Amino acid sequence: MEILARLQNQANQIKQIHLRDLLSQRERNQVCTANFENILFDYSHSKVCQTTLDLLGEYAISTGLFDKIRAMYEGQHINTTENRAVLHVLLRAQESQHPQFPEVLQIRERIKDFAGKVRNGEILGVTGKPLFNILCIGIGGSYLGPEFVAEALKTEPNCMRESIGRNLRFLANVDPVDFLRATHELDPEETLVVIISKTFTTAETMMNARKATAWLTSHITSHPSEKVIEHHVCAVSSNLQKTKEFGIQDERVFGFWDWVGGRYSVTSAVGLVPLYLHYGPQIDLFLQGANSIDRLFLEKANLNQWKENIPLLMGLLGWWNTQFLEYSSRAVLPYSQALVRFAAHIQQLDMESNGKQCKKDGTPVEVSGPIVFGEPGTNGQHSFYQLMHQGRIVQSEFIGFCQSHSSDSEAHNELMSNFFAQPDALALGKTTEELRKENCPDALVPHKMFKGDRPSFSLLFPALTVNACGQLLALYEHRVAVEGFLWDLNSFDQFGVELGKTLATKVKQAIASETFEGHPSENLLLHYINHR
Ligand SMILES: O=P(O)(O)OC[C@H]1O[C@](O)(CO)[C@@H](O)[C@@H]1O
Repeated sequence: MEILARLQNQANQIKQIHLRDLLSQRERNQVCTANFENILFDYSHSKVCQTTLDLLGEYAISTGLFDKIRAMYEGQHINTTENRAVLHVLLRAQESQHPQFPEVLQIRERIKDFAGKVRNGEILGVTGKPLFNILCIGIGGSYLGPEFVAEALKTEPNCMRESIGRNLRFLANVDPVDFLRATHELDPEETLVVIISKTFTTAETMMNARKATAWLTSHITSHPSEKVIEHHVCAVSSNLQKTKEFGIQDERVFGFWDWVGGRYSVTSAVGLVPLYLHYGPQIDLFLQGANSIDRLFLEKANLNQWKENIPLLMGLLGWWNTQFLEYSSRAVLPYSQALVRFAAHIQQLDMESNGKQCKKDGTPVEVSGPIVFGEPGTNGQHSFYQLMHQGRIVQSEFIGFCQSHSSDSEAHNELMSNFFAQPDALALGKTTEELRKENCPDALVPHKMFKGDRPSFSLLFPALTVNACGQLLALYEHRVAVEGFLWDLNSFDQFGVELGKTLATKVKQAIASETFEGHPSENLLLHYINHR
C-alpha cells in the first residue's frame, strides 16, 4: 500500500486510542523524547506511537525531505516562484565555503563596530548628545522577529546590565497612534532612527520613516536637516538605491541579500542592528545559539539520526497533526513572560510561509499550514484555554525554562507547575466516573467533564539565555520549513499579502476624491467620511 494510504490508516487507528492509554505506556513515553544541549523535547503527549514514527520517517525519506533540507543549505533556488536561494542559515554560520560568506562576516563586523561606537559615545547625535534611544521602524518580517528577541532578552541578567539607561522602541503600524506611542518622551537629540525595510518601498514603513525624519528635524533646529538625518538616521535594507534617495549615506546602511526572506531575517542586519545597539556583544551568543540548531538540523537529517533532530521532529509532528489528525489550529504557549512577543513572530513565520493554496508545481492543496496563535502562560490559561480544554482541539506547544531570569524560585515553581499540568490536563481529561466519585451533581457532570485526548508537545530549556533565544528562533524557523517541504509548498514567497495592499492604494485615492459610488465598501467609506 502506498505510504500516504498507510499513514491515513495509522491516523484512523490512532484516533481511536485515547492519549490516556498511550501515556500509560511508560516505554513509549520514554521513546518520545529528544535531547540537544539540555533542551528536552517531549512529544509523549502527541498522538503517535512507534508505528506512527516509523511511517513518518518512511514518508520523510520517500518524499526526499532530507535532500530538500540539504538543498536549502547548498543555496539551491528552492524559492522557485522568485528564483531565489533560501540561506538564512548562512547568516549565523561560523564558517562556510559559500562565496557570499565573507560579505556576511563583513556586514556583521560593520554592525558590531557601529553599535560599539554608538554605545561607547564615539558616535554622537548632531548636538553632541549620546544616542541612548533606538527607534526601529519596520513592519512584518522587518519588525516582529527583532521585537520578540528584544523582549526576550530584556530581563536576561547580562543583557539587562548592558542596556541600562538605553531605550529600544519599535514603530510598525501606520496608525499615527503607534507613532505617538513609539516617540513618547523620547528626546530626539538622543535618538537614532533605524529604518528597516528589505525593499525600502513598504508603504507603512516609508510613511513612518518620513514622519520620523520630520520629527527629528523639527525638534533639532540648530543644524541643517541633512546634517540631522546624517547623524540620527541609519537603515537596514537590500535596496541601496532607495536608501540613497532617502538621504542616508551608504556607510550608515547595513545590507542584506535577496536570499534572506523577511520573516527569516532576524539574524541578518534586520535583527542585528537593533540588538547589537541595545545589548552589545551579548548578541554573539544569540547567533551561536541559532547556529547550533542549524547544525543539528542539517547533520541529523538522515535515515539513522532523524529522531534526534528536534526541529525535524517538530515539523513532522505538526504536519501529522494538521494533515492527518485534522487539527486546524496551533497554540504556541511559552511559559515565560519574556517571550511575550514570541507568538506574534511565529504567527508570521508560520502562516506567511505555509498558509498557501497550491504546491510548488501549482497544483492546489486541500490542507496547508494551520492557524497559529498564542500567549504566554499562565495568562493564556485565563483567556483561551477554556476552548482548548472543552471546545475545539488545538495542537498545543508548550515552551518552558528550568531557570528563571528572576531569583524568585517560589513564583517560578508556581509558573512551571502550570507548564507541567496543562499538557496532562489536555491529554488525560477528567471522566464522568471521576466526577461522580467526587460527588459532582449529575446536572453538572456534562459541564465539568473533560474528554481529554488533546495533543501537545513540550520544549523544556535549561534557561532563557541569549544562546537559548537563538536556538528557539532556529527551531521554529526549521520546523516551518520542514512542514512546507512535506506539503511541497514554497514556504518562502508571500503573494497572498499583495491584493489587500493594491486595494488600499485605490481606496486611498477614493477617499481623497470622496468618490465611492458603487464601491463594494461604499457604506463604510461614507460613514468614515462623515464621522472622521
Ligand atoms: O522589509 P520590507 O520590504 O519593508 O517588507 C516588510 C514585510 O512585508 C511583507 O512583504 C508582507 O507583509 C513581509 O513578508 C515583509 O517581511
